[in-house]
Amino acid sequence: MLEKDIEKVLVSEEQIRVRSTELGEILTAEYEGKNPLVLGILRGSVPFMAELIKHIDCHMEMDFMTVSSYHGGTKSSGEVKLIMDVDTAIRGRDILIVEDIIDTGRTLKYLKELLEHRGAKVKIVTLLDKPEGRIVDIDAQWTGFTIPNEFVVGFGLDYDNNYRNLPYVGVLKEEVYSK
Ligand SMILES: O=P(O)(O)OC[C@H]1O[C@H](OP(=O)(O)OP(=O)(O)O)[C@H](O)[C@@H]1O
Ligand SMILES: Nc1nc2[nH]cnc2c(=O)[nH]1
Repeated sequence: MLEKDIEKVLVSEEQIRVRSTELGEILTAEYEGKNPLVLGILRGSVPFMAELIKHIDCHMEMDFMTVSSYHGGTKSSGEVKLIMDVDTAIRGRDILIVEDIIDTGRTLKYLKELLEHRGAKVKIVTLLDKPEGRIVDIDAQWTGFTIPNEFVVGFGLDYDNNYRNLPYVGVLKEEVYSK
């Protein structure tokens, strides 16, 4: 049972479902007639992407990129690496980046600049925002939940590549880190 490792739940399954529905309705109005490319950032965004797009009721395409800056632990390495690029032509395209979390902001700043440099119009939706963690200046147009400066897991977010499959967002017990 993964639940025994959880100290507290910060965002419940129900809260995520309700908020994703609201965001989907807002994004439907924003992107109607624009055929956006909805771009999930692997791996953490997968559960949120799957929940969100059910509620985007207009034509859209989807693609994925993989970038990584956290290697196994709870601290950003400070260096963002592009591991897998998009497969789609993006010049002139409306792109909606779907992220699980903005923390230092380094991942999204890197991605936004890269895609804009290639001629895309980029907006961002994130499930979680941790404003106290910010090191570089970047914000999402749409945020699910603003959370305090704690390391969180679940609903796509990992510790050492584990806990991504929890259906909610929570904080691990201290003892898990010393295992
Ligand atoms: O704002 P930042 O400090 O840059 O942190 C946010 C990024 O960190 C996590 O990715 P990670 O590099 O751990 O890859 P993952 O999605 O495969 O877990 C998360 O999914 C975001 O992409
Ligand atoms: N799992 C996880 N990944 C992150 N990447 C940036 N912040 C976090 C966080 O709080 N939890």
